[in-house]
Amino acid sequence: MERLTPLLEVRDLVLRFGGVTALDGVSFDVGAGELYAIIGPNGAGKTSIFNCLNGVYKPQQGTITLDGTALTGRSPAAIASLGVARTFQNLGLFEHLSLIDNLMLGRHHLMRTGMVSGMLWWGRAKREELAHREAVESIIELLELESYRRMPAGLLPYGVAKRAELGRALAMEPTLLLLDEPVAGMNLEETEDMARYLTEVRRQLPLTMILVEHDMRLVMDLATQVLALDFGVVIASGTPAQVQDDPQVIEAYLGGAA
Ligand SMILES: Nc1ncnc2c1ncn2[C@@H]1O[C@H](COP(=O)(O)OP(=O)(O)OP(=O)(O)O)[C@@H](O)[C@H]1O
Repeated sequence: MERLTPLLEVRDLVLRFGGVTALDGVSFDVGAGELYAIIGPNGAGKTSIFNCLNGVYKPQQGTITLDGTALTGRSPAAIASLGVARTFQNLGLFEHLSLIDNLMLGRHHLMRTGMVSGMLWWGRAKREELAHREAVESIIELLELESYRRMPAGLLPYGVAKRAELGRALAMEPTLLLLDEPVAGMNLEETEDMARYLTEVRRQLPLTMILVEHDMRLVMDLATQVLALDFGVVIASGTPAQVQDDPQVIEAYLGGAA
């Protein structure tokens, strides 16, 4: 299959914490529209990549470019406004706010009318608010969250909360969505549901996703490309089938268990 022009280019990332080298010269490309999975044993550097992509960690070396714009050196807020959103393994929802308000907050950076101009131009503010509500409602529909709309996020069943977390990130209308273990802690049925929603999101929305996930079945089912890391180094990359059969990947996973 022909590879698309890369949306994201990561080159020679090096990230150190004191004596620990979390990333040691990591490079990869992600094409527009891909669902790109990053796998590897515990401590391999997967979360560190996410934290470099969204500006939380500053790599000592290397570059990250999104659609021709350098992300390295920018703040997390600046990177978010360039269209990079992420979900959190441990959920980034405000527990006391309703599901719909959590999704509205996800759109905050897209809202143009400030409070003062909102008072002066209440017609415009109202129209803007309506447009945001409509956008949020379409995400609620896409993820089949209608019956939980008014429920405080803290009361949502776990599988639904993970879906709401996905919704919160989608509400930002990202170009690039970073999914941090979207099925961690889920049972088989919840995992299959999430796989279905992720497939539907990809079908309906023009976004590119990077997935960090330990559930190999999900990775093999959904990913278009896979990057395997071990000790901060890329040990394999390619289609799910290629990476699954790679001797170094098998060794990295079985080595620790032996
Ligand atoms: N803030 C930090 N301070 C010190 N060391 C860190 C920090 N973040 C990550 N590390 C170290 O960097 C290495 C890579 O960690 P990272 O969390 O990126 O791995 P991971 O592949 O996401 O692991 P897991 O699957 O367990 O989440 C590990 O040795 C970890 O201890």
